[in-house]
Amino acid sequence: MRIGQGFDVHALVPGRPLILGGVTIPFERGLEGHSDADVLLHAICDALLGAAALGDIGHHFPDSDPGWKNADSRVLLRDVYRRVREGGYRLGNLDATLILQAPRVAPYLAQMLDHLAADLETPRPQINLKATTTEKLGFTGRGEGVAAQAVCLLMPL
Ligand SMILES: Nc1ccn([C@@H]2O[C@H](COP(=O)(O)O)[C@@H](O)[C@H]2O)c(=O)n1
Ligand SMILES: C[C@@]1(CO)OP(=O)(O)OP(=O)(O)OC[C@H]1O
Repeated sequence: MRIGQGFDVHALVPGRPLILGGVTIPFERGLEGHSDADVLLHAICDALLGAAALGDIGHHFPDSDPGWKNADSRVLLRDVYRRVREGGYRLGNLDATLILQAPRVAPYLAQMLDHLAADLETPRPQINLKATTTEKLGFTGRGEGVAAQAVCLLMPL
């Protein structure tokens, strides 16, 4: 059994869609990044890569590569999980937290879970998603950006 953790942050800017866990959420700003900037999926990618000792997301999908411009992070997540399985592991369980003041994301968590269960070929009860504000404190509390953290366990195939 192997443990991994991931953490990511993206800035909230006008003129971009807000995509979290592969769900487009109505909001006046979205996340800045080279890809679709899905901060939740990026933290999960890093947790999986960390557990498998496969480096990090920037190593596998460099932001200098125009091929990843506006990329759907679900494509990256599926590719990461393929590498994990090729390394001899499957996902045991995953827990992740979205950290943002607004918008309210609770109504979208179930759809995000559906995406994760499909992309990670893992039963939904093995995956948990949470959201928290930071009580208006710090960069997330001021609405300057969104953070996400994730932890997972990998099991040998
Ligand atoms: N952007 C957010 C942040 C939190 N939630 C949900 O609200 C509940 C309480 O969060 P606090 O940080 O204020 O304690 C919790 O159940 C979160 O799922 C949310 O929907 N959107
Ligand atoms: C995903 C990649 C690649 O498009 O770009 P970003 O969307 O900027 O995201 P980041 O969290 O900085 O992760 C690594 C990048 O290489």
